[in-house]
Amino acid sequence: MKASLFPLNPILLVDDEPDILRGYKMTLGSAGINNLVLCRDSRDVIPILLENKIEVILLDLIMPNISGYELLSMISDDFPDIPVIIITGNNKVDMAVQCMKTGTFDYMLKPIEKNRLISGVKRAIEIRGLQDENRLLKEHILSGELKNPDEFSDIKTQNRSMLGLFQYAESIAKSPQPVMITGETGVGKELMARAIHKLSCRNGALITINAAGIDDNAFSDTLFGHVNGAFTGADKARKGMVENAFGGTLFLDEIGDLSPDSQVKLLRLLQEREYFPLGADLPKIADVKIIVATNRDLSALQESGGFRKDLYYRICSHHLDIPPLRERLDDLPLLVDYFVEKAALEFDKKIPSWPLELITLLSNYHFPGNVREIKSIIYDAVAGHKSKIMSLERFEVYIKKNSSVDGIATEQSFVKHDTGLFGFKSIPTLDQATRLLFLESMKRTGNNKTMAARLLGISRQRLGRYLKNISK
Ligand SMILES: Nc1ncnc2c1ncn2[C@@H]1O[C@H](COP(=O)(O)OP(=O)(O)OP(=O)(O)O)[C@@H](O)[C@H]1O
Repeated sequence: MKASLFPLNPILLVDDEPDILRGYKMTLGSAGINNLVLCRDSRDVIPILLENKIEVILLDLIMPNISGYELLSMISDDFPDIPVIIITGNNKVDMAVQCMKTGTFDYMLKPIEKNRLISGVKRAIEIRGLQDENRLLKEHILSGELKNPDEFSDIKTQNRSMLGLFQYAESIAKSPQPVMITGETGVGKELMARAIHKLSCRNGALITINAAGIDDNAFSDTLFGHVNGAFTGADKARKGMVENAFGGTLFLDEIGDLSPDSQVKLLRLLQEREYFPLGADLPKIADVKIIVATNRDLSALQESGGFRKDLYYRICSHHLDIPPLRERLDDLPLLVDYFVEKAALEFDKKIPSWPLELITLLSNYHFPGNVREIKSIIYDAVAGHKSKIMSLERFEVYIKKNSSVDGIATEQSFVKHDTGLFGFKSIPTLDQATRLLFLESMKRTGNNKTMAARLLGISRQRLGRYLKNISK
């Protein structure tokens, strides 16, 4: 399997001694950091920087021709975004202080311990990634445009918050940091994960694992695989999903349900970027982008001890919270059109039209199952309909049934509007409340008496009589 390059832009290693350069290459390569440009002649450094986008520079201080110190000030003037790690045999404190003043990211003394080199470079890559994202975010917010709208074509929306999330997704898609997607069930978290995977331009596959109901053994085996003979019955080696997603993306759904032991394993994978298949003596490199999703409140869960704090902070740096459908009702017409057409095609029927009142009716429902729910209601209605125009009846029956328990409306079955009904300090009288209910239903239906009566569950005649009375 061919390893993809990490990081996306190369790290420039500058030292006049070829053996030292080879040593850095091997050490960094063992940690999966394999996108490297080696430079022995300090005079080549500036031309390389002018021609390539360099992620991080490892710079020897004492070199013939141009010294590392001279280069350092040129780099900080002309390429201030590139973190520079100075590596030197010179342990004079004043030199270290001078370098730090010129903006050096880190200062390491030769001989460098392997883990110190790896962790310093990883930290520099992380910081560089965050700087780039910040810049991209600013550019995006200023331009207000999507660069790759096609990658979001499966997510039908015209809602401003959703379009804002698309922009955010574009700016963080190539980041090496994990991405967390939250939102109620059925809001489109998996669709968003797919879009981010496409935007990340990684060559490998997108592999999805649902963490709900998986115990720790199954989690380890699914993720990391095992070697032949790792446990009784393991008569064949099995590749884990991390390996199957090599060079691509691992999407861990329902992350809030992970057992405490599995949380530790995931944290280690994220920190070390390597893992041990069950029964293996040698680690494997994990070249995967990680996206996690949950419909649970992870922030509350970590406060109550149900989710590790360190893991939470590791995964929450890029966070997309997808709003529920009831908070983006402006998407209803688009979604209705989309699913009616899709369902008609699948059922091999003519695409029916739908009455405008349908949107009013749906706007007053709370959609606990979000887009998945509207999709299934519409599929059901299209499957059952016979005339040219879809009837409202099926929708009404469904909404009535699902807005109440034993016929009594539940509190969350009301779509909350800003000017909320019942948002009074003191309780109104029954007469006042009835009057407000009638007026509110007229307001929400754009003065459509038939629809208002439907919402109130009474006949049109009764509504007409009442409105006449209150206008007297
Ligand atoms: N904006 C949208 N446009 C079109 N289809 C959508 C949209 N959002 C969701 N869907 C559809 O709704 C269904 C649920 O979407 P998805 O699986 O992405 O939701 P989810 O948030 O991951 O749900 P869960 O938390 O239950 O796993 C899918 O069939 C998906 O195609």
